[in-house]
Amino acid sequence: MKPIIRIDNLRFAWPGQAPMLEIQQLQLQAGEHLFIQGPSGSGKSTLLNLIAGVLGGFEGEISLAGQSLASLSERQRDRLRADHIGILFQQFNLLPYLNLIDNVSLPCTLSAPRREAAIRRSDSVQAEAHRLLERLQLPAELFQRRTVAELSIGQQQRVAAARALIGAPELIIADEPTSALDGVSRDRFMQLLLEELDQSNTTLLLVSHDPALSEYFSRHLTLEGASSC
Ligand SMILES: Nc1ncnc2c1ncn2[C@@H]1O[C@H](COP(=O)(O)OP(=O)(O)OP(=O)(O)O)[C@@H](O)[C@H]1O
Repeated sequence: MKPIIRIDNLRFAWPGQAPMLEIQQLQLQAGEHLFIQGPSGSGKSTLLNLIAGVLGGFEGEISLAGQSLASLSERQRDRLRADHIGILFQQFNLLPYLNLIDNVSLPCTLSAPRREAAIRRSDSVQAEAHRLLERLQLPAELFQRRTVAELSIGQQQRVAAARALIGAPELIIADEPTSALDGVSRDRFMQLLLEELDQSNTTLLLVSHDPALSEYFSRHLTLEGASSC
């Protein structure tokens, strides 16, 4: 089976600096979940940005869904990201003036495969956005009436998770997705996220400083500046 992510002899340095990220080999199959930890500045966000195809200029090989990132144009990398990756970052990047359903539906306006997957699952993109928001335990009365700017941080974070999940991308990349939550909310969120990922056999890469999250993961990668795996 083709891995969702394959990394070989990856080496990355910021211009004029010593290499700060080195990974000899890393492969993740469909449905595998990897927890990435390491001290501040060890390169966790840099690694996510390299895998997402947002950052280039690396040595070695990174393949996503069987396609080598280095062989693609910027436009092709944007397309690959839109079709295959759900992104869940600390800052959420929600559009404050849109309601919850429209925010969650956004990836389906950028990607035909994700739109089709959402429709296969729930008959329409809006219905799938509705299902995911309910699954993540947001009260239905919020969906159409509120803009996301009117939600609590914990609620915004769950909207961002539903947006990452819609259209069943093969890979979710999450950078400190639970940093705004207390322990109970964090555990509940992780359980719901993993249940939803398991249903679509989605691969998860999650970066966090919170060691309590590591128990949810079968695979772990610790970065220490110049790292190997
Ligand atoms: N645009 C940039 N130009 C030059 N150096 C950068 C740039 N972005 C990040 N760095 C450096 O790369 C290193 C790794 O940064 P990165 O954000 O990947 O670390 P991190 O492990 O995610 O840290 P944190 O846990 O604090 O978020 C740091 O030394 C940082 O200063």
